[in-house]
Formats: sequence, C-alpha cells, structure tokens
Amino acid sequence: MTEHALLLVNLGSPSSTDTGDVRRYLNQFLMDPYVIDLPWPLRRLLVSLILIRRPAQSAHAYSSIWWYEGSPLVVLSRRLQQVVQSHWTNGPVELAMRYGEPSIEGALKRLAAQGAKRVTLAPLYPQFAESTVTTVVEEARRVAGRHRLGLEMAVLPPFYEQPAYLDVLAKSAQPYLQRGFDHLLLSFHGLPERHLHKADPTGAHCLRGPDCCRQAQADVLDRCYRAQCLRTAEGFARRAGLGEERWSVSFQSRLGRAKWIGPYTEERLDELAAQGVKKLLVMCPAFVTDCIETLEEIGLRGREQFRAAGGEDLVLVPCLNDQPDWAAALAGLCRGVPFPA
Ligand SMILES: C=CC1=C(C)c2cc3[nH]c(cc4nc(cc5[nH]c(cc1n2)c(C)c5CCC(=O)O)C(CCC(=O)O)=C4C)c(C)c3C=C
Ligand SMILES: [Fe+2]
Ligand SMILES: [Fe+2]
Repeated sequence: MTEHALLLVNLGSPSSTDTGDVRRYLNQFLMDPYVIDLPWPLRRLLVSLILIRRPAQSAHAYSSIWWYEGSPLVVLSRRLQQVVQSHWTNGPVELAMRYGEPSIEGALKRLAAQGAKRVTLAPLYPQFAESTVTTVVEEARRVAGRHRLGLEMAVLPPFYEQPAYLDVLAKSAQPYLQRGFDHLLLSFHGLPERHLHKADPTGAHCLRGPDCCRQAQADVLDRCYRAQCLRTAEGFARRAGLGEERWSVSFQSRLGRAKWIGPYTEERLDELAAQGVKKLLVMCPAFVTDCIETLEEIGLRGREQFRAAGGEDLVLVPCLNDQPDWAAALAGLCRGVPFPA
C-alpha cells in the first residue's frame, strides 16, 4: 500500500565542508524570508555582509564535527527515516531538507510518482517558529501546487508537550542524569525577539515581563516559541523528577547584532561556572537530531568555554536522533494527524 506517505523534513546542511558549499547553503538558508524577515533589498544586503566571513568560519566548525558519511544532521535523519519506515505500514517514508539536499521538491515528486495520494508532512521541530515550521509547510505547498502533484497534505503540529515525545526525551536522558551532575542546562536554539513579537496573535503578550511566556494562554502558546520551549523544559523536568533548583533554560546560536531571546547560553555557561557548578549536563531539546549547533557549539566550544571559566566538565546529552523509542513515538504522532475535511 503506497497511498499514505510520510515526509520527514529537517533543516539541512551544506553538501560538504568546502567553504564554497557552505556559502551556497548559508545563502539559501539566510535568504529565506522566514529566517531573515527583512524586505528583499535589506535582506540581500545583510546576507551579503554575513557571507563575507561566515562561510569560512562555519566551514571550519563543520569540519570539526563532519562524519565520513557526511553531515551528522543528514546522516542521522536518514537513519531515523529508516527506523520510522519500519513503524509506518501505510506507505513510503521519505526524507527532505528545507535547505540543500535531499530537497522537498524531489521528495514530493518521488512520492507522487510512487502513487501516493496523501502525505503527512512532519517538520522535525518540537517547537513552533516561522523560521522552521512555517517555511517547511509553505515550501511543501508551493512545490505540490506548482507541479500539480495532486497530493492531499496533513501537517504534524509542533509536539513540544506531547507525552509521547516528552517520555522518550526523559528516558533518553536517564543514564546521563543517573551518572550525577551539579546542574542541567536546557539550551534551546535562539530566535530574534522580533520573530516572537511578529508571531504574537495578541500583539501584547510576548516579552512584556520576565514570566509572560510561562503564563501564556492557549492562543499565545500556539505561536510563541519561547512559551513552547518552557513547556518542553517543565514537562521534561517533571518526568525526570528534577526540582526547580537543578535545571535552567537558555537560548543558543545567536547570529548578528539584533536582540535574541534570552538568557543566552554563552553567558549562562560563565555564570554557572562562577556559581561553582563543576559538572554541567546540557540538553538541546529544540533539536531532535544532533547537528553543528549541538556537537560543535555546545559539545566542543561550549565545553571549552565552561572549563576555561572554572567548570570541570560539560557533558552533552545526545539528541533523540534515530533511537528506536523516538522513531516509534514519531510514527505514532504522525499517524494521529487528521487530514483536513
Ligand atoms: C537568523 C538566523 C537564524 C534563525 C532565525 C535560526 C532559527 C532556527 N534554527 C534552528 C535549527 C538549526 N539551525 C542550524 C544552523 C544554523 N542556524 C543559523 C541561523 C538561524 N537559525 C545558521 C547561520 C546556521 C548554520 C550554521 C552556522 O553557520 O552556525 C541547524 C544545524 C544545521 C547543520 O547543518 O548541522 C539547525 C538544526 C531552529 C530550531 C531555529 C528556530 C527555532
Ligand atoms: Fe538555526
Ligand atoms: Fe511569549
């Protein structure tokens, strides 16, 4: 039966660690209006400025985590696809990347050619952001419409507090928690504050006070990345049996000079070391797959920074990657998504 397909979509990576390939990837990524949300001329100007130095720096960072088979993010996503396929008996499971290869266009065309009539689209992000989820959904709709693929589409909503997701997250962290630690830092990918204000349906909620995201009502929670990150963190801590004093939340990967949501991970690493934390555990629950932002930014650079600031060790808990429980949970979540009537 090939009728009901599943398309997993992750962010993407450059095709190699060559500076030219990294520049092409960054250009495609950063020129996406959902990522840098400025009018085209300003976006073009800003991205051109970023592309002067960033490709060489990023190429160096990618080289430090690259695998023989390729980018960790792509290799791990491919492995996840294979395990999810064993749980998805309704049709084929394809993998696409929003930027670079394999493309959403290629994957949807392959599914249509195999006879798929319905596709459940699964952006692999637990929390909602226009720069991740919306851009994937828009691109899939654009491609399906442009090539008249005749596909009915359902979209997996952000699963930031789905019990099935939180349960596997807590289970995967158990061995690391049991080994002992002084503090657990839940470091989520950051976002420019401007993106939160734009997504706020009330126009009056986000970042109005230190606790606004924690108290978000349903309409705001549905769109507020920061509020969803806090829900993930709280849901995880409850399951892991961690008291409030044992963990905290921060936001990483800031790019450019604009204000991003905080507290910033980079600053928290210094603060925690200064407070006497010696063994720091870090989890990155905005990512379901290990990538440059987890392996290099936290696992290498963050670790070095923490130790230079007086900490003894920083242990990075791996993302869910292709863990069997996660693949089963993901297939289950996707199975439950209704198609529009
Ligand atoms: C304005 C810039 C960026 C926004 C907004 C942004 C949001 C965002 N990104 C992820 C997940 C990932 N980002 C990754 C890499 C990455 N992100 C940015 C910039 C923004 N991200 C850049 C420039 C890069 C490239 C690497 C670098 O040069 O630092 C990745 C990893 C890709 C890989 O190949 O390993 C992921 C995954 C989320 C979840 C998010 C919003 C919530
Ligand atoms: Fe990013
Ligand atoms: Fe908020």
